[in-house]
Amino acid sequence: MNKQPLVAIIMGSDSDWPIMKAAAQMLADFDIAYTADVVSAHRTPDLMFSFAETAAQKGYQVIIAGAGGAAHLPGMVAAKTTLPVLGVPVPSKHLQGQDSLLSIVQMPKGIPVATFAIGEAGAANAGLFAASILANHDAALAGKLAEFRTKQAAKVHAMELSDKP
Ligand SMILES: Nc1c(C(=O)O)ncn1[C@@H]1O[C@H](COP(=O)(O)O)[C@@H](O)[C@H]1O
Repeated sequence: MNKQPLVAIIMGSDSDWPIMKAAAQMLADFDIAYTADVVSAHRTPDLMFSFAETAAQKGYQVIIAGAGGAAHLPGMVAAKTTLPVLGVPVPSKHLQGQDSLLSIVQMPKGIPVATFAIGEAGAANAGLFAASILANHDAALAGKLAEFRTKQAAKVHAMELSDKP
């Protein structure tokens, strides 16, 4: 049986997918069902509105929205839903994602978007953060997150620096 997707990943263009895939990978690693689609506030405003308006009734609990440049998508989606929106600034061609970051992070008081780091690490962390939100009501998932941290720490403990002068 297909599981109810709890996380919706959306992005402004298919050109964002190589970055946003890191969020999808993280969710897949934690066995969290998700959807991933292209939705643009600028290019498909009606689709963006209907997506945001129906997201809660479709059973999503978290929305991860990635966009580059004038990255209005996360903020506009947040304006139409009270679900938590995690914004991922996608690196842009001319300004390397500084524009995306500032567009996403500088929301006016009253409509929050949780903003992550520019690029793949930010997308991966958005996936992890979505897992943390869901883990509040899912003990098994909370256990998996704890295990992830333990394994990560073990990798750092095992790091050895070669060629020390
Ligand atoms: N920032 C937005 C929005 C939006 O915010 O609605 N829609 C598309 N885009 C961004 O435009 C960039 C270039 O898109 P193309 O590669 O399709 O030209 C992408 O990073 C996308 O997220």
